[in-house]
Order: sequence, then structure tokens, then C-alpha cells
Amino acid sequence: MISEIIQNRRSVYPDSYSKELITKNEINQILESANWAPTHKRTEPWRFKVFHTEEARQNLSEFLGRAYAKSVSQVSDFKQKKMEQKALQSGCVIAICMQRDPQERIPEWEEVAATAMAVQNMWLTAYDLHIGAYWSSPGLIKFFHEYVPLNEGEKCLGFFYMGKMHGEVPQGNRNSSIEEKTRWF
Ligand SMILES: Cc1cc2nc3c(=O)[nH]c(=O)nc-3n(C[C@H](O)[C@H](O)[C@H](O)COP(=O)(O)O)c2cc1C
Repeated sequence: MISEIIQNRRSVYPDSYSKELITKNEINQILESANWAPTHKRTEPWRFKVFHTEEARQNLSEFLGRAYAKSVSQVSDFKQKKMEQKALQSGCVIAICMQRDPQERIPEWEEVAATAMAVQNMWLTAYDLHIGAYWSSPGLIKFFHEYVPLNEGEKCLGFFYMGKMHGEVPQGNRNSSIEEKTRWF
């Protein structure tokens, strides 16, 4: 049931991923799901940069460490190490990017929303494949273009960390019920 998959999907963090590899086929399934998100004026604004091989993740890890240090006024060695570790603990990291419509035919928020819907498709597909994942949006993403050149109007919105799950999916919780967030007329 789709509602069970939706409710059981969780943010699963890199320190709880197993060492089991994620295959290219699994990554392609996850990316294919992204491409079926809805999109106003069919701008299909989601763009992805995939860091799968150990070498790619090692290089990304080094960049993340450097970018973290640049993004804060006081560097914490602990936080810098943690930031570096995440790409190494993951089976794959995907940078989530959004390409603004060059003609700006729709407001930017709609393209951010469409990209977020693409990420939700990825997240649900990953869960279905027993792959834990989470969307990370640290301040350092503003430096991502220094590492991977982005097109004009393309922005990095965060990183999608993924790793094979071992054990149970964490328990979910919500601060308030849907009734409290809904008014019926
Ligand atoms: C746009 C977006 C950005 C997020 N950024 C972060 C982040 O930077 N760090 C983090 O720990 N979690 C981040 N999360 C994950 C949320 O913390 C998580 O979704 C929330 O705690 C609810 O938990 P659940 O996903 O397991 O239901 C982000 C989620 C979204 C949708």
C-alpha cells in the first residue's frame, strides 16, 4: 500500500548505514522515479550530480570538509570530521540541484517545489529498495558550484545521502496530527 510506504519512510542517517554496496541499477531506479515528479510548464527543473564510486565519495568528503570550514566563523574539529565522514559512510551521495527556467515563466518556488517532489519520489523508491536516505541541507551548499560547476540559474539544494539499511527503520513521529493542521469548510 502506498500509504504504508509513505508512513514508514524515514530519514536514515549515514552512521547507521551498512557497508553493503548500492548498485548502479538501484541508483538508476531511484533517479528514474525522480523524473516522474509533477512540474508546472514542464520545466522539469531537478538536476542531480551522483557520487557513487569510492573515489568520487572520497573527493566529495574532502570538499565537504573544506567547505564546512569556510561556512562557519569558528571551526569545530568534531563537526568537520562528521561532515567528512558522511560521504564515506554512504553507498552513494546525490547532490540535489534545481535549474531555474531561463525564461522565468513560473515563480522560483514552483521549481523548488517540483524538485522537492522529485526528491520525495527518490526517498520512497529508496525505502522500497531497503536503502536508507536523508536530505541534508547544510549552509556550505552555497560553495558547491566551486566544486562542480553549475549552469547559469542552477542551484544546489542539498545532498541526498544513501546507504543500505541494516536493522529496523527508525520509528517516526509527528509533532501534531493532521486534524490540527487542517480546516474543513
Ligand atoms: C528540505 C529538507 C531539508 C532537510 N535538511 C536536513 C538537514 O540539513 N539535516 C538533517 O538532519 N535533516 C534534514 N532533513 C530531514 C528532516 O530532519 C526529517 O525529514 C524530519 O526530521 C522528519 O523525519 P522523517 O524524514 O524521518 O519523517 C531535511 C528534510 C527536508 C525535507
